[in-house]
Order: sequence, then structure tokens, then C-alpha cells
Amino acid sequence: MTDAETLAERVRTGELRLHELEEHADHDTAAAARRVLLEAETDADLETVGDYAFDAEVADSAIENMIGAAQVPMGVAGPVTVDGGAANGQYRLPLATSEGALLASVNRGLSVIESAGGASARVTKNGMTRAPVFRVEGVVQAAETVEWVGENLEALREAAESTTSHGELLDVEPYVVGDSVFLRFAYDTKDAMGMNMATIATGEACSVVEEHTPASLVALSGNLCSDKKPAAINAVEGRGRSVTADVVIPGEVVEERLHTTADAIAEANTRKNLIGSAKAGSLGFNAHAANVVGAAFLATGQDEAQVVEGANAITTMDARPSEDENGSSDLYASVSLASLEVGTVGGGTKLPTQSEALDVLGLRGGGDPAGSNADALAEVIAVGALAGELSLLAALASRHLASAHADLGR
Ligand SMILES: CC(C)(COP(=O)([O-])OP(=O)([O-])OC[C@H]1O[C@@H](n2cnc3c(N)ncnc32)[C@H](O)[C@@H]1OP(=O)([O-])[O-])[C@@H](O)C(=O)NCCC(=O)NCCSC(=O)C[C@@](C)(O)CC(=O)[O-]
Ligand SMILES: NC(=O)C1=CN([C@@H]2O[C@H](COP(=O)(O)OP(=O)(O)OC[C@H]3O[C@@H](n4cnc5c(N)ncnc54)[C@H](OP(=O)(O)O)[C@@H]3O)[C@@H](O)[C@H]2O)C=CC1
Repeated sequence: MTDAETLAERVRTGELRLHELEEHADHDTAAAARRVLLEAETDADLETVGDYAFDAEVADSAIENMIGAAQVPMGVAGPVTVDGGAANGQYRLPLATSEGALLASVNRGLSVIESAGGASARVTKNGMTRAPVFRVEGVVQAAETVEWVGENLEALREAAESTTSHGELLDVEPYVVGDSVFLRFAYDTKDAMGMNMATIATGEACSVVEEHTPASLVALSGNLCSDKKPAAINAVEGRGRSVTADVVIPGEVVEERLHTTADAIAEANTRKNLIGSAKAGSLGFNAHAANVVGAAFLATGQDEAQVVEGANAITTMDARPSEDENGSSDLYASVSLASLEVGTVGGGTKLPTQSEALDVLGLRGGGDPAGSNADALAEVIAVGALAGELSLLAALASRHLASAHADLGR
């Protein structure tokens, strides 16, 4: 028997548990043993799942009970020129997806943006948040706790920042609901998305709060952070990076390349992304920002679940008088993503294909100054989302959506 089969047999006999195999063999053999067990128990043939191109050990901090790797097609869109606060120059955006027509759409949008001289983008707010919830006796003690926190931010900062050499505590915002006190800690986590960093730092600060106030910690995450759930607080206050990208497309480019007019696109945006979203009670007033955020996240090793917040985007489109008095209206377009949570160090960005994708962008690792690489990544993704909005809205205005997916997505 192979090492993997021998290891699998030790699980079958009950000697070993499935999640402890790496204590008894190298990571690749442990993964192979799990595939042996799965193939014996199911009709699955896991040959391709097991045909991953990296040492399983490099995924040790990213996965447990590893059996192999999911392989998602990855494409590239662009190039596009970005005039950002941190991003500067031409970028090609790697995107991983299984949705046919998405790459073509973003590629068309970036091509149109490039024809207009590129897009501008700025990170306008930055702060990764963690909001623990405490129990108190009643509102009197809640007020006492809030008052202490407001007067002792330095003590909380000292405790939190003792756990990290990069993170900086920016603010602690209190919220009281009856005998519950929520403290929303916000950090500058530099080039890390910062959820582990913020969670570890906040845990340390919570000990200080418990020591000096009548509050007792109930949960380190009180859901007012708000991580990976649709929440107005993220759409309004932001989480991670709040980033906006915009562009003015000349009228003739709209007509030649997008097969419609600025007025038609602007109307589609108003009735669909603004009025339709409002009527739907949506937190995102956009067409498919989540498509670009999700595909960029998969490609570059971001936390895929945070697409939830990344979809908190508002798209605006306005027809503007053309500089050429006889020309058709130009199109002003913007996308504002309130909570884009990205990093270029840490988490999944360390994995092989993900770090290679960051190399395509020239944004792997820590930036100089610290935080500038993550800022640039946020700006480039925002331009990608802008491209996706332009192309999809044009396809809707020109009635090409269904045919595009019939041609490319089937
Ligand atoms: C499909 C197109 C781009 C055709 O658009 P077109 O103008 O007919 O294409 P074209 O052949 O004239 O090419 C124009 C440009 O498109 C790009 N392009 C064109 N073909 C390709 C290709 N094969 N691979 C890569 N890039 C491609 C490329 O940039 C090309 O320029 P060039 O480089 O040739 O100068 C257009 O019809 C389109 O974008 N449709 C919209 C599709 C889309 O956005 N799908 C994703 C969203 S669907 C969804 O998930 C969200 C939704 C709809 O449910 C959300 C909601 O509710 O709104
Ligand atoms: N814990 C939780 O509740 C949650 C965790 N996650 C997961 O958290 C992970 C992301 O956490 P994150 O803290 O970003 O990553 P890591 O846990 O991988 O930590 C990244 C570390 O890199 C170090 N570092 C080196 N250079 C830099 C730089 N230029 N800027 C910032 N940090 C730098 C910092 O160490 P140091 O701090 O020592 O200076 C930082 O803490 C993802 O895997 C995600 O899935 C997601 C949601 C919730």
C-alpha cells in the first residue's frame, strides 16, 4: 500500500482522526489520504482536485482537512491607465471566474476607459473594524462604560497596538442597546486586509475594558463590525477601504464602441441601478460590482466571503454636454465602493497563483509607504468595477445582454 493508503487505513480503523493527518505525514500525503477515503466512500474521482501545482504545506494557514485545490479559470482584462492616489500607470487586471462573458465585458469597459485616457480613482476612507459586544447591568452602567472608553482611548490603543507592528488603532465608536454595549474598533491595517490583525488587537483591548468598566465581554465580534453580512453600517460608514473611480467617455466613443448613447446609458442607470435598487431595498445601487470584486478577490487571494461588503457600491452615470458643440453628449461615469476589504500581504495573498496574480499588477507584498499597495489594489479593482458597469449598462441599453451570454456563456 502507498503511504496515503496506509494513512487512510489508520483513519478507517479509528486510530487517527481526519483533521490530524498532517501530524503523521507530510501535507501532500495527508491530502492524498483524504482523497483515497473520499473516493472509496463516494463515486468521485479526485484526480484533478489532487493535481495542484504547489506544496500543500504552503496552504497550511489557509485551509484545514485539505484534499487538493479548486481550479477556477483566470483571465486578464485591460490594459487600463489609472490615475490614483496610490495606483499610477497602466494595469492589467487578473480575474478568476466561471461566468462566460464577464471577462469580455470588463475588457470592453477597460478598453473604452483607456480610449478616454484612463480613469481616476481615490481611496477616500480606510479602516478595518471589529466590534465586540459586552453585557452590562443596565443603561446606567452602559453610559459609564462608554464614558470610560471615550476618556481612555490611549490605554486601548496601547493594548491593541502591542499585538502588531503594523496596525494602528484609529478610533473606537460606542453603540448602546439596552444592556448591550458595542465598541466598533477601527484600524489602519496598512497592506493587510487586517481581519486577523484587528481581531487579535481588539481581543487585547477588550481585557482592558473589562478591567476598568462594569462591562463583560460576550462576543469578540458583535456583528456591528460588520464582517461578511449585508449591513447598512458598512455601506454608510465604510469598512476596509472606501474607494471611488470615475471617467468621462467622449460621446463618439460611446456610440462607436458601446453601440448606444450617453443618454441611453444614463437613463438605464437611473431606472435600474438607482430606482430599481431603491425599490428592491438594496444596499448596493449598482449592476454587478460583485462580479468584478468577486473575480478579482478569487484571483488575488482576498477573502471571498467579503464580496458581500464589496457589493456595497453606488454607480452614477450622467450625460454631459460634449465639448464639441455638434457632438453627441459625453458620458460621466463613477463607481463608489464603500467597503472594499483588500490586502496585498497576509491571508490568501501568500498562496502561489494568488501572489502571481498580484505580480501581474505589480502589487505583491508590502508597499512603500506601508498601505500603499493595498490602496493601489483597491483603486485598480474600483476601475475594473467601473468598466463592468459601463459595459453591462451599455449592453442593456443596446439590448445585447442575452445574446452576449448566449454567445460566450454557453
Ligand atoms: C460581450 C460583449 C463584450 C460584446 O461586445 P461587442 O461590442 O459586441 O464586442 P466587440 O466584438 O465589438 O469587441 C469590443 C470589445 O469587447 C471586448 N471583447 C469582446 N469580445 C471579447 C472576448 N471574447 N474576450 C475578451 N474581450 C472581448 C474587447 O475589449 C473588444 O475590444 P477590442 O479589444 O477588440 O478592441 C458585450 O456584449 C458585453 O459586454 N455584454 C455584457 C455582458 C456582461 O456584462 N455580463 C456580465 C454581467 S451578467 C450578470 O452576472 C449580472 C446581471 C446582469 O445579472 C446583473 C443585473 O441584474 O444587472
Ligand atoms: N480572525 C477573524 O475573525 C477573521 C479572519 N479572516 C481572515 O484573516 C486573514 C487576513 O487577516 P490579516 O490580518 O490581514 O492577515 P494575516 O493574519 O496573514 O496577518 C498579516 C500580517 O502581516 C504583517 N505585515 C507585514 N507587512 C505588512 C504590511 N505592509 N502591512 C500590514 N501588515 C503587514 C502584519 O504582522 P504584524 O501584525 O505582526 O505587524 C500583519 O498582521 C484572511 O485569511 C481572512 O480570511 C477573515 C475574517 C475574520
